[in-house]
Amino acid sequence: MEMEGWVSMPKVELHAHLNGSVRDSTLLELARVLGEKGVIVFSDVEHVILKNERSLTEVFRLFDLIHILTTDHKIITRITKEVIEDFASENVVYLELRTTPKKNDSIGMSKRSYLEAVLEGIKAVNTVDVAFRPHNADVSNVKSSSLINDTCNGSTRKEIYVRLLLSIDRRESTEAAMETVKLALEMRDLGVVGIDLSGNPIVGEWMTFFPALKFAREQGLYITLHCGEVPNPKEIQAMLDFLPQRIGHACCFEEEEWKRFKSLNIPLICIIQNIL
Ligand SMILES: CNc1ncnc2c1ncn2[C@@H]1O[C@H](COP(=O)(O)O)[C@@H](O)[C@H]1O
Repeated sequence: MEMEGWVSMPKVELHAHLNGSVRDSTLLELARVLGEKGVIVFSDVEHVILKNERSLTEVFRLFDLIHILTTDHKIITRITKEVIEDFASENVVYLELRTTPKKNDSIGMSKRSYLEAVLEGIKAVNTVDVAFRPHNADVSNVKSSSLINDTCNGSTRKEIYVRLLLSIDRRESTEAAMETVKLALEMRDLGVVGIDLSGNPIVGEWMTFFPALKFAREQGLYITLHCGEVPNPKEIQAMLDFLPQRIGHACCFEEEEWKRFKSLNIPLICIIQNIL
């Protein structure tokens, strides 16, 4: 099929990390600004942003750089808006956007204010209608009058369904993971549907996150796990035993692990990222 055909085809996107989906042009613009302020050296980071093929180590170094570029609330709002508009322009009709709520005392950012900045970004989308709030949500305590972007509701407008997953980074502690889960529960009526475990797969231990993930599941949140991105039989076993709703990557599964995984009928999302 021609590229045009792929673009026009309606799609669902189930594995988009907010900070992993930022436009290169935005990253370069933000890097230039920080370069001018003397925070970074633009020429040192330009090629890092534009590089095409990356090892897993380079991927996580890039995320550390992106997080420096996208630090404050306003930028989080901007990238959320852009990312949704970009997916909509590629005819994604259902988007599950995941992001790691971040705490940064030096700029007065809490996990909650980070997430509020994301919600602002969703409201700011204007090239497409966003069906964001779950249909059955109790909206009586929703701060804004409507999270559905209804500024231009003509029949020719595209609509994109957006749901949020809050990610736990493998660098986090049990307490920080639990804080994310509690935030997800509080924000349920605003379109948060689940919890993701992600981050550098060679960092952290499954047992650190298990209490928060178990609590999340008990409270009815959906769970998706980055699993088997590196060979780690003990962790893969524990993650499969957990029976998450979805698994991402699974690129280092051994034959026996594949067999078990297939027998459990857990949907697999995003192996392509590792193949490319
Ligand atoms: C390549 N495969 C991957 N494996 C594991 N975690 C990944 C990932 N790609 C992205 N992330 C996770 O998503 C964060 C960026 O988005 P947010 O800041 O949350 O919006 C990364 O820091 C990492 O924790």
